[in-house]
Amino acid sequence: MNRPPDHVAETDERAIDQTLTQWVLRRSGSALLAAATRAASNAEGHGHSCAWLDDPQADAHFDTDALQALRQHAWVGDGSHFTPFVLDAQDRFYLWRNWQHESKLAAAILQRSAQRTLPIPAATLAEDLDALFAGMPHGPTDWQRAAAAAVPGARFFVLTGGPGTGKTTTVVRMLLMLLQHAQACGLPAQPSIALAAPTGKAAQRLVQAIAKGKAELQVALGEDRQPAGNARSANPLRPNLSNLLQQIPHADARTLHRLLGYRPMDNSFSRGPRNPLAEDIVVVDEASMVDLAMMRQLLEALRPDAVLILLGDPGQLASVDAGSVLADIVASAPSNPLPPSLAGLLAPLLQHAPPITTANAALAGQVLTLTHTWRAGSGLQRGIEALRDTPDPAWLDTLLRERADGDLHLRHCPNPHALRACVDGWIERHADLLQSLLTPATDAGEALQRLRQLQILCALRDGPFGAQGLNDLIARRLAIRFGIDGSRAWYHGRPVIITRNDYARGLFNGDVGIALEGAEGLRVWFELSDRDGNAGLRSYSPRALPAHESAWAITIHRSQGSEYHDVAVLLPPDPDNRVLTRELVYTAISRARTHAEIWTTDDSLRAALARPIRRQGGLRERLRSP
Ligand SMILES: Nc1ncnc2c1ncn2[C@@H]1O[C@H](COP(=O)(O)OP(=O)(O)OP(=O)(O)O)[C@@H](O)[C@H]1O
Repeated sequence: MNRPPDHVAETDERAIDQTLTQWVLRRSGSALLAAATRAASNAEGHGHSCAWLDDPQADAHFDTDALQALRQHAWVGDGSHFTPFVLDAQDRFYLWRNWQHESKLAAAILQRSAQRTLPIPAATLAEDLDALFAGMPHGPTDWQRAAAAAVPGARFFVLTGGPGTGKTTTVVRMLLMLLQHAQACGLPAQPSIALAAPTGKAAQRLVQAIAKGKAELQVALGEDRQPAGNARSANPLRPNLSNLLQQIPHADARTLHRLLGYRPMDNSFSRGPRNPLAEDIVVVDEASMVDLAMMRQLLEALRPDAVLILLGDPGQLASVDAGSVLADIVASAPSNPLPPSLAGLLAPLLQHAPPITTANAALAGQVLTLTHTWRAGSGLQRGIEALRDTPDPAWLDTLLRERADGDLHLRHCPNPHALRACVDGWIERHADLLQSLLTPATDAGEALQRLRQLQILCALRDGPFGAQGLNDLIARRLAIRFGIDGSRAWYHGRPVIITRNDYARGLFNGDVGIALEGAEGLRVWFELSDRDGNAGLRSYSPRALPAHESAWAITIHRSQGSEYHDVAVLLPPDPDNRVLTRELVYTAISRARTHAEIWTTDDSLRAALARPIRRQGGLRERLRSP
């Protein structure tokens, strides 16, 4: 029987899904192919790179006969040559472009991973690590040391871990290792380094973190240069490492779009295989936000001898567009066990002998996860760690009963009435800070800094429980509490977030500014980096802004790559809302440094934490079985 399935879900369908389906039906005359097209296009809209047609739980389930008929259609191929659609051996059905992105990306990663060598002898590594981790305890730093020692000789390296596990601290040391042993690693004597991130905000945070990491290491290396009567402890490498540290850039991190020379006019990139990036080492932070197409572009824009280091937290939300690249890469490699040769090299350098994998895993030893958290005293840490994987049911029961775990708090929010009470409570708890923002004569730099202390994050964009509805509610409640004129769109202290890139004005999606009354009337102030990475303040007339929204509350998706002291997270009260996932809650809570609260119902929280994101695609298998 090769009838098309008659229960393809019609919900959440985009106009493009319908147009493409109709077009395929008209041109091919095959209702079966049209149904598969609809499934693949709809799947892409939900972030999947393909539709798994054989999935009994999928909206569109194709039986064996239907799959057989589909496989024989002239428009469907196995990926070895161009066909509009690809049906692979596991019954994953791809639009050609997504097939290309996935298979080319997998091939590029595997090719880079296969080039790995171990060029530095153990004794030299031991000396290096002594200098780079001087004064730091063994044990908790084992995986940081392992990463620094394992990166020389790799062309592709992924360092992951939750917030505060020391990814930036470690990457500075990894870069120093590459600089120190550049030629042995097949790099030029003075390799050039590019820092990049998927969004401007994340790029800004990366440069700040690298600058801080460099300064801390500089002090540590400098201390031993004058060992104050204890010359025996001096490590002769330190002056050299200290000099090399200057070669690590800390002022200029670019967005991936800028790094790759994005051309908005024709939605293409100037950097690619024919015009590769000049840099020898490329570091990309917040890699969980990078989608399949962009990651392929990046891999193909690297010279074969360049080194790519990806940093990120695969527990966070996947990219907005199709793919869950970082999570797939991490899932394709055994979690921290090393291949025997690397394990043997590193064992004498670590307190605990590293676990060994004998599986023929292509990426083993090139994907490392940091597990020790360094944010001492953070009352949020237990909650963040609990939420990163499927939480222990006992932990969740206790949280729901006690309504708090350290600095993570729950507030019951089943309806708009309760939401208003949550907002009023939030305003009271932060009244001093809000008052200072809403009072004229605030310094722009200071106001922007204060604004970053607080952020409300919403799972939804629209409706009373979405960011837009909440912004309106907050403006009304602030008007009552602080006497501002809530009927006007613009008022002193209104925070706004840009929602569309404006290359001409230098304002980008996600930039947050604040409206302040001054001598020139009301202007909206932003902290922006120039092309050299120098941060400065710039103001715009409200009329000159590209598309924007109020930013008391923003969506969790928009908050990725940012960090705030205090975060309140609003989840919809309906547990069946499909937006609720564990990654969403984890991403929101891990934006907070000191305090977080969740406004929702117990059922919604339980539902979210029981629902991990599962994106359909074949990347992790392709990486596992080259
Ligand atoms: N080995 C270490 N010894 C002492 N402190 C450390 C060590 N590693 C990291 N830290 C400290 O822990 C804090 C977090 O480190 P870092 O910023 O490198 O983590 P991260 O994983 O990049 O965090 P995030 O993802 O939240 O940006 C910093 O203050 C850093 O100085």
